[in-house]
Amino acid sequence: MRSQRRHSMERADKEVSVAAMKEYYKQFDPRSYLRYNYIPPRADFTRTDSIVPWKLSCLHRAFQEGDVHGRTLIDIGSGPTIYQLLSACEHFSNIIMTDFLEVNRQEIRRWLHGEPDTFDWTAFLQHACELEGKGCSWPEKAKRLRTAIHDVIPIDVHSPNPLHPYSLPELADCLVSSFCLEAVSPDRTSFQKALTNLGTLLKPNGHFLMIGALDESYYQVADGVHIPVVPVDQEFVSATLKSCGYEICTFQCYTLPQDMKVGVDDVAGIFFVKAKKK
Ligand SMILES: C[S@@+](CC[C@H](N)C(=O)[O-])C[C@H]1O[C@@H](n2cnc3c(N)ncnc32)[C@H](O)[C@@H]1O
Ligand SMILES: O=[N+]([O-])c1ccc2c(c1)CN[C@@H](CO)C2
Repeated sequence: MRSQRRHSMERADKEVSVAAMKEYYKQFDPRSYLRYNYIPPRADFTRTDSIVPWKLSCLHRAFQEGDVHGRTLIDIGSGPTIYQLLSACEHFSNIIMTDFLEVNRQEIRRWLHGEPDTFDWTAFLQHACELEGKGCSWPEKAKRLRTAIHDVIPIDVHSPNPLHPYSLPELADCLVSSFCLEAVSPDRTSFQKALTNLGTLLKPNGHFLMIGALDESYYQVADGVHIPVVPVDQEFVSATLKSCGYEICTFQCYTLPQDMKVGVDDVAGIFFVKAKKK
């Protein structure tokens, strides 16, 4: 009840439609977004209760189970971040990153090309190496990730053909998506439709690894700029995945400690779900 009331209050002043969401994203600033979410306390590798270490451990475990493998993996709504692929690159040789905004695709390409003045992912790379425990160094991990990422292309999850005009040579064996569907959909119906659209990219028996925000109604995309998020909970995400033809393999939730609420959103928790397309 509380989240619905806040949800209606927070979003009351914003028009919510697919077109409106696309307009809001014109204000997205990659550097600000990284600063809001990917530095301590949210990315503090000395703390076991920090959000990013929790996300990386979920992804590490999902791949360690050994049933997620193949050649092609597509990362949906990559944004300006690469952390979500640190485990995936050990298991997939053809990774395609995607985002709606050229500014984000450009940020990724600059990192791929080792250009100066890009976001420093060293601590994330080091943490992934520690999780894997194979004595890999972070420069080796960075090299492996750069080698596995073969493309950075546009995507619109609200399109029935999300990658148009890019044509996939083969369907993906795995989809990864972090903080995308609930952050780009005006309502729960659009979330479900977008999930259906993404299903056209994935082979039967392929896996979908999704990270998302729980009970969030807005987030900051640039200084002074907040955009609406459709609040979702575990029940809705699970039911929507099942209605779209997935079985749930794992569903884990993280509740934000008070000091992880840094004023850039009203997220209450984070979910990680590993699902398999029937
Ligand atoms: C909250 S960010 C998530 C970024 C990153 N995956 C992460 O884990 O932090 C949401 C991303 O969705 C992208 N986006 C916005 N509209 C989209 C759409 N219609 N289809 C796909 N991605 C979209 C934005 O450009 C942004 O990079
Ligand atoms: O703590 N985090 O690692 C983190 C990273 C990204 C995002 C959030 C939290 C919460 N808001 C979403 C947008 O819906 C984006």
